[in-house]
Amino acid sequence: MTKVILEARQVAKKLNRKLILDNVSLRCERNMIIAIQGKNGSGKSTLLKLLAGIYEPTNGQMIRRTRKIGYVPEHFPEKLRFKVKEYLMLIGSIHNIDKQQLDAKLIKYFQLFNIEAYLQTPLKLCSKGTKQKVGIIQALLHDPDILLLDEPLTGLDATSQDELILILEKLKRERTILFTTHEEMMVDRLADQIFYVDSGKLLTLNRSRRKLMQIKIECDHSERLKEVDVAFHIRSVGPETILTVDGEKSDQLLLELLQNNFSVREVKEVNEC
Ligand SMILES: Nc1ncnc2c1ncn2[C@@H]1O[C@H](COP(=O)(O)OP(=O)(O)OP(=O)(O)O)[C@@H](O)[C@H]1O
Repeated sequence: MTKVILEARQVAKKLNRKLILDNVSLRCERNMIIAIQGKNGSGKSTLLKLLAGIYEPTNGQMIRRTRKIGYVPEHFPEKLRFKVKEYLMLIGSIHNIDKQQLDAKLIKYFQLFNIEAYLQTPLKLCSKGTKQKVGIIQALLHDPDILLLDEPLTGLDATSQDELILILEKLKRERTILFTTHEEMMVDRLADQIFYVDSGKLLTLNRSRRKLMQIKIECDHSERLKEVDVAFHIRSVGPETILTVDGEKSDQLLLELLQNNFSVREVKEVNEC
C-alpha cells in the first residue's frame, strides 16, 4: 500500500482569473497529521478544496490515490432543520452504510465526541462546538483514508477548542488528518508536519514534531536515576520503568543507563509520553 494518499505537483489555481495558489507541491502520507498555516486570504481553504477534489487545478497535477476523503468545510451548514441523529443517519444512508454498521459507528462517535445529550436537537439550534463535532462525524462515517478539516477551531471558545483537540488527539492514532488553522496550540499538540501558505506559495516549516524515544528499563531505581545527566519523563508500569526522552538525547541517555548498569528492555520511537 502506497504511503502517499494525496499529492499536489506544481499546482496552480486561479479563481475568477486571479492566481490564488502558485507552484504548490505537497504530499500527504498515511498516518501523518499535517497542519497548514497562513494569514487570512493566503489560500489555505483553496488548497484544501483542491486536495478534497472540490476544485481542480488550473495548472499542475493533483493525484488522489483514494476516493475516500472526508472534508469538513470551515462553515458547516448553519441552518439545517434536521436533528443531529437524523442528519447523521441520512449521511450514513447516502454512503450506503449497512444499518448495523452505521448504528455501531454512531454509538462510537456519539461517545467519543460527547454529544449524546444533543441527538434530538435540531442542528440549527446546536452550539457552534456541537455543529463542528457533527461536521467531523459526518466526514468520518464512510471511514475516509484522509480527513481534511478547514479551520476546525474557528468560533469555538477555549473549552470547546480544548475538547476538540483532545478528540482529534484520540483520532490521530487511527487516521490521516490535514487541517488548516490559525491556532498555534493546535499545531503544537497535533501536527507531525507543518506547512505555511504565503501569498499563494507553500513553504515547509522546519518545525516538524520532534521525535521522542521511549526506553524501558527493568525496575525503578529512582535514586540512581537522579545521577543521569539527561532530562527525561519517567513513569512506572508494573515492574518496569519507562523513560521518555527527546530523540536527540536518546543515545546519550542509553549510554548513561548502560554505564550505570541499568537493564534496558526496549527502545522505541513514540509520539507522546
Ligand atoms: N471563488 C472565488 N473567486 C475569487 N477569489 C476567491 C474565491 N474564493 C476565494 N478567493 C480569494 O482567494 C484568496 C484565498 O482564499 P482562501 O479562502 O483560500 O484563503 P484562506 O487562507 O483560507 O483564508 P482564511 O484564513 O481567511 O480562511 C482570497 O484572496 C480570497 O478572496
